[in-house]
Amino acid sequence: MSENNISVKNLCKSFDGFTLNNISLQVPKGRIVGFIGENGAGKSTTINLLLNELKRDSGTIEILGTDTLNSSVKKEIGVVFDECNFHDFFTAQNVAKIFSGVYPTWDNSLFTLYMKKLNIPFSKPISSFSKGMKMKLSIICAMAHRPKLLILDEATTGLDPVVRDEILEMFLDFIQDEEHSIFFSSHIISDIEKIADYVILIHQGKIVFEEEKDTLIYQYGIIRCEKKQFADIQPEDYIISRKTNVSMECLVRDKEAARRKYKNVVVDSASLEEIMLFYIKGGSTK
Ligand SMILES: Nc1ncnc2c1ncn2[C@@H]1O[C@H](COP(=O)(O)OP(=O)(O)OP(=O)(O)O)[C@@H](O)[C@H]1O
Repeated sequence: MSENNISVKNLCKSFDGFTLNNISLQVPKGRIVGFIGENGAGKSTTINLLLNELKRDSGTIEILGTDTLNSSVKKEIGVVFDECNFHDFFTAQNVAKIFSGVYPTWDNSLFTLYMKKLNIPFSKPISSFSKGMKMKLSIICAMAHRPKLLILDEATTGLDPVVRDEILEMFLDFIQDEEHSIFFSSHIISDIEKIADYVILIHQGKIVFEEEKDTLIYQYGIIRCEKKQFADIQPEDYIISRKTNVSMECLVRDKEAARRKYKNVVVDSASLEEIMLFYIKGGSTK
């Protein structure tokens, strides 16, 4: 049995002016993988390819142990995009009724529990919902059919920090059995920092890194030094360097090693956002 709920190898897709270039990634069972990158980096394209909403040019995709995403496998996946596609004249109760007919695993008591937890009305038309309420309803519906895998494209966009926190807890509960997984694209880096086990950064259609979040947060660091001190920093000790107005900064993979070796410079911890900006805004990679 595969240890991964998603396994992608050498995935390629070209549009006029954009190429998704040889993407390989894994989403292990029992883990949350955060997918980050700038606007237009290729996150939604990757997700649409995973879900067979787009036809790939080449590469392989295995989801839930199969490379054939037929309708019964699709029913084991909960999907949320950044917009809600329910008809405005439906109520949440109508939506639940439709879903219960489509998904054999639909759990109405779980639906009711989440609806109450996130404070969503059962019998008001969806046209009267705010954007945040519509997103909450989409997430509840994706989870209430008890999928094995959740694929979320910007699903927490538009939600306030309190609600996001509640939803992130629901996501953490979801993977507790070590069989379920979440693949989760977001521009809200703090959400990824809170719940992801692994982080994948995509930039201009290519994967830049796939790394354990704890390694990024606890081991990566930033050397800050004067331009003349930078001459003493050996290129093999940093990943990327960049100039600021007054100084130099170098992203390092092992901040403790950098502190031991370079005693006269400052070596700070690096946030996920800072690491992402280093890679995307660049500088010199030597
Ligand atoms: N169906 C399509 N036809 C042509 N080009 C497309 C199509 N879908 C996406 N693209 C292009 O592919 C590139 C990547 O888009 P994609 O939506 O995957 O980015 P993203 O990382 O999800 O961005 P965002 O964070 O803004 O949602 C963009 O340049 C976009 O214009």
